[in-house]
Amino acid sequence: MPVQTKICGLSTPETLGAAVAHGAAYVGFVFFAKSPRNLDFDRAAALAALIPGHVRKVGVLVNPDDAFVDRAVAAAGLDILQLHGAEPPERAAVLARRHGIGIWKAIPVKARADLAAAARYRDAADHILYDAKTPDEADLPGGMGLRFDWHLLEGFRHPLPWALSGGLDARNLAEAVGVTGADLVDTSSGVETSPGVKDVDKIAAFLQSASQL
Ligand SMILES: O=C(O)c1ccccc1NCC(=O)[C@H](O)[C@H](O)COP(=O)(O)O
Repeated sequence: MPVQTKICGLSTPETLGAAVAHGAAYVGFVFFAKSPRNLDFDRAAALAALIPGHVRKVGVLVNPDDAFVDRAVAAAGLDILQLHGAEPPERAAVLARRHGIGIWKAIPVKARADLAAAARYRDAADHILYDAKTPDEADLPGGMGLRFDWHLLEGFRHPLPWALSGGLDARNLAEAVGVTGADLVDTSSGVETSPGVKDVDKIAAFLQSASQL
């Protein structure tokens, strides 16, 4: 089965177009004010209108309240909510019921013990997104180009379908997939020239690399 891809933190028609043209299965919009990739709802709506139906729209949110989720879902026609904060399983389940869309829960990973949190979401999420834990003092819980030790996933019994994230780029993707066995991968910084500035050539190279796995 080919490796599926999500390009996260897209914010321009050109880079969104590159992700779609080169085969991304998922595109991610970040709704988090501290992020250099943050979108307002109007911009998200304009970008979402450019996305063909076979590409899934993922909204990345951090501890959002109901009103914020309502606005993000309505603006961008989201297919999936990626919960990237400290949302407990009960909150994820409420959002799944309220919106009737997919839920991906990000699990921050630095040590093997961190993986245990994934099982708590068995009845509340569709996918787990393993991402590198960012430093306590960081402004962002993701999107920092950090990777975790992929060998931590070796032999781990995943409670749900899952995606690998954190510091992936066109050069390290084959090794990351080889070590972890991931069939869904996510990147943001690895296809940028600076935080928040996506690059069409890097997007193309990442997706080309994934297509050869
Ligand atoms: O990308 C952000 O700015 C961001 C902000 C707040 C929460 C999550 C965020 N990104 C989530 C993603 O899905 C990223 O693709 C993932 O963390 C990997 O990022 P990177 O290591 O930069 O490839």
